[in-house]
Amino acid sequence: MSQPAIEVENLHKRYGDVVAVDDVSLTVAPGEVLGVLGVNGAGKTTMIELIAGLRVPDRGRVRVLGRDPRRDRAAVRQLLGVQLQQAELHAALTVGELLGLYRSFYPDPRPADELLDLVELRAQRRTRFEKLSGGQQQRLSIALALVGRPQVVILDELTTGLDPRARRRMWAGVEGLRDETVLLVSHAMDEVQRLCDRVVLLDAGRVVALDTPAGLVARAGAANLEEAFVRLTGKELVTEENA
Ligand SMILES: Nc1ncnc2c1ncn2[C@@H]1O[C@H](COP(=O)(O)OP(=O)(O)OP(=O)(O)O)[C@@H](O)[C@H]1O
Repeated sequence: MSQPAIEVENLHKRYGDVVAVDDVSLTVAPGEVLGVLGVNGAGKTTMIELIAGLRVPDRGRVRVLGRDPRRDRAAVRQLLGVQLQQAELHAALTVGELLGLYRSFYPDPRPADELLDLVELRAQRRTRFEKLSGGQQQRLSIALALVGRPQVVILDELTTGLDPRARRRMWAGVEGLRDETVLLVSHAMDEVQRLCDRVVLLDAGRVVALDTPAGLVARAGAANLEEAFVRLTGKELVTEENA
């Protein structure tokens, strides 16, 4: 069997009294797109930050393509692209300057034009980050996650807040990542259904289920993924539509 792209074993993380990630174990195969679903506060962001080496676990083990994201930080940085919900980028730099800066970190970066086309920001090349709309800032953070041709891509709320056209464009972009492994945090069932090979359901930091979208629906005896989510977690998923 080939080496897993991501291995997580018995991962724990607590903030004071709150257990954010509670004994999570999972394996993601190379090329797989794994959806991460859970209500607000379920532990999704904490889990992906632990996988990316941005937080220190209390217990447990993480490997990205066989490497420890904290001990082998430099190596993992070349292999992993991360788009986080709140990207803190240099506000005064333009889109072009930020792309140039990020491209300088990698030996074989994607061409700037290719990235600008993917996220439809060609016209904003000379616009400062602080002047971009929220959706444009988010699209730029996705482009920056892909600059270094990462083998593993983490996308946190890929299309939240984007208009329908931009969402479809992002989906096509993810579908174009054929060899890459993708961890996709989402609240959008249509997105998960379309893009994900398997889905992990998190609730209160624990894995409730991990299966294909069809497998989750069958296991819950549900009509669709949204109903399966509600049945398996006992919670309503808050989406942009019903927030
Ligand atoms: N830095 C922090 N300090 C203290 N508590 C935190 C911190 N970050 C997260 N938490 C708590 O840990 C739990 C898990 O939070 P996390 O952000 O990982 O959930 P999430 O599933 O990503 O939620 P959302 O959908 O709202 O982004 C929550 O109860 C949250 O309040």
